[in-house]
Amino acid sequence: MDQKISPELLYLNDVSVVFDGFRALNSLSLTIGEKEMRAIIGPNGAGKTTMMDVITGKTRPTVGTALFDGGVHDLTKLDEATIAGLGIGRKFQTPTVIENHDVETNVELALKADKGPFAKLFSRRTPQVQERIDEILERVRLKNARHRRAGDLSHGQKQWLEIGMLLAQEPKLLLVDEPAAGMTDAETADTAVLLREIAETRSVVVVEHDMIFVRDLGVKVTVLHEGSVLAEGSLDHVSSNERVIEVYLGR
Ligand SMILES: Nc1ncnc2c1ncn2[C@@H]1O[C@H](COP(=O)(O)OP(=O)(O)OP(=O)(O)O)[C@@H](O)[C@H]1O
Repeated sequence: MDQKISPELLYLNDVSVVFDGFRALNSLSLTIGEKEMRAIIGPNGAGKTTMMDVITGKTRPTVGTALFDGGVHDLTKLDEATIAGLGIGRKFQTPTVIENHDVETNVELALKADKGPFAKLFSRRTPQVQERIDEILERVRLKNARHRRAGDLSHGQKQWLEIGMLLAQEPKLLLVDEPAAGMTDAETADTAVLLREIAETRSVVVVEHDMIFVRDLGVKVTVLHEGSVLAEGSLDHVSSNERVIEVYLGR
């Protein structure tokens, strides 16, 4: 398959993941468009992490279809490294920056980790590399912190640095797990703006429990429950759904 057969960037259809008889995902169907940002919410154990694991190749669906880039790539047949190389970046909840390096060196190393055709260009800090580092630091609001040790950044700034390191790989789809967890209110608000800016040029899937943050994102919301989509639409739409209130919001 090398021709686009559908307009969606990500297409999941009837995906189930069964662990020892337990259905972590149960016939999950979901599509994400190009340059779409989607928020995924749902109670603990709803299957959010398992869904991300399927998309990134960490977990194989027991059954179902998972296609990327207009149906060109079958994610169920590829390993994690290949999927990352196709342009799917994942940010886990805990930042994994290199604490003893300064901020710009962290971004530089992420640029060098690129296995693509431009990797050689980044073997030294050429003016082009410096320009790219500057662009990324500007985007993630860390230009003034460029010479600071990453370990000395606030929790929120570390999250932004890690997002910057993912942007170095130019992902088509960015998966972000609970970015607002542990952030101050101001950092949370800034992160919503940052993700909205990022979604102008690529697709973003955000798993989040903080409803104020989800409201700030202002995007379509998918509610997962027991491994399936329970409701989908604007935050106001899903928030008024009785089942959603019962299993999640009304807790
Ligand atoms: N490797 C595994 N083996 C067995 N069960 C698993 C495995 N991974 C996940 N599960 C189970 O699958 C269900 C879905 O888990 P998942 O982590 O995807 O939910 P989640 O929506 O991300 O929850 P949370 O909000 O708590 O992170 C849970 O009941 C979990 O215990």
